[in-house]
Amino acid sequence: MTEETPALSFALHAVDGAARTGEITTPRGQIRTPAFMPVGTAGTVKAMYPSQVRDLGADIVLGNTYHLMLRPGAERLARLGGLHRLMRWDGPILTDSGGFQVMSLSALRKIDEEGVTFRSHIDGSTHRMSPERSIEIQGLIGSDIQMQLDECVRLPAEPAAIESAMRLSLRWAERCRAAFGEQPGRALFGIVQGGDIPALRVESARALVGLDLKGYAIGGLAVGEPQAVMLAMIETVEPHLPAEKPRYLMGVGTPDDIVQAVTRGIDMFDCVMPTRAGRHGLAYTSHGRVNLRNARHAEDIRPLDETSDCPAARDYSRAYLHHLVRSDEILGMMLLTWNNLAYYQGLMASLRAAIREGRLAAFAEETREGWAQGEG
Ligand SMILES: CNc1nc2cc3c(=O)[nH]c(N)nc3c(CCc3ccccc3)c2[nH]1
Repeated sequence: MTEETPALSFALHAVDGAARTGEITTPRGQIRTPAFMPVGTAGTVKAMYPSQVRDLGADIVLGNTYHLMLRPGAERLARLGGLHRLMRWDGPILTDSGGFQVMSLSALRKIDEEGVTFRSHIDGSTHRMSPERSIEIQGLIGSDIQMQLDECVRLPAEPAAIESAMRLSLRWAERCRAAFGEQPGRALFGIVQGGDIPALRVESARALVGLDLKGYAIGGLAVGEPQAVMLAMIETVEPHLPAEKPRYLMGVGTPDDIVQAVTRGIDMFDCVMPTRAGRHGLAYTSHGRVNLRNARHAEDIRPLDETSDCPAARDYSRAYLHHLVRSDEILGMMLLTWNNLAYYQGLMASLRAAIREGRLAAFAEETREGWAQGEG
């Protein structure tokens, strides 16, 4: 990055209640918000070509520090020119810091003031990840938006555990900011913790805003809590986040979660649901989810959505998709992943338009009625 590299910036274009639509400008391109970011855990959005991901409207994809540091390795990735070049994705990439994945994927892990110690779920080798090392790895990957190392507590949890994890995460945020330094074309985001305890959520948000970071994630959610708790925590935190910086709700979510969270002021989302569900034979449609394994589709010659401009939704019958899923054919996973990501990106585009035109409430209402119809 040379000094004339444009800094990363966020511009709001319109608001509708607490909802916003705008654009994050990065040296690698724009991110239209509200944005859904497909998860590309090990350097690939599973079952998709990068060109397809781009064509269906995704401006940014996610990489996983935990997976990439274990395989192919952070230093090797750098020697190969970084993740963008390796996976042929020239748009922005956001990477998680790895703490969440350590806690959910690796065995024998320990958290202390210094960082996390864990064993690889791949070969059992032992690794240490400090805030400084996480930032170093995200830099070696070439990540455009980097997340602080944090401790995410699954809910329900003891208040004492929620409090200590929130305070540890704040100390780690300061260490990540020091390690990140000044990288004009890149951003470091803080992650608000505090579980389902409003006072701790507010304290975490205010402390992170004091660090003057480029954006703020709301973490510690989509970890098993009811949707009502998730929405209550967004409502608790949102007033304490600066309007002029992006808000990222980590790990969220279903289409309904996303509509509800956009309405409450969230700009960025990630979720494995559309890709993972696609690999398991589930299709997202405007009339809800459709399980293509179900025998009722065996002779249904209708496509998933004849109005879609995505070939996977428009050009293949449910009968064929049912056959592919029942036969465990690779094309079944490819087509349903493609359909699902197209559906999610279409939802985001519709949300952005509804906010621009000041009709988000009406859009949310008619969209939820469509899902309720079922028989997608
Ligand atoms: C599914 N629910 C879910 N809740 C999460 C909470 C946190 C959290 O509190 N802290 C961090 N650091 N990450 C979280 C993630 C992972 C999101 C992700 C996955 C892949 C690539 C990039 C980013 C979460 N995912």
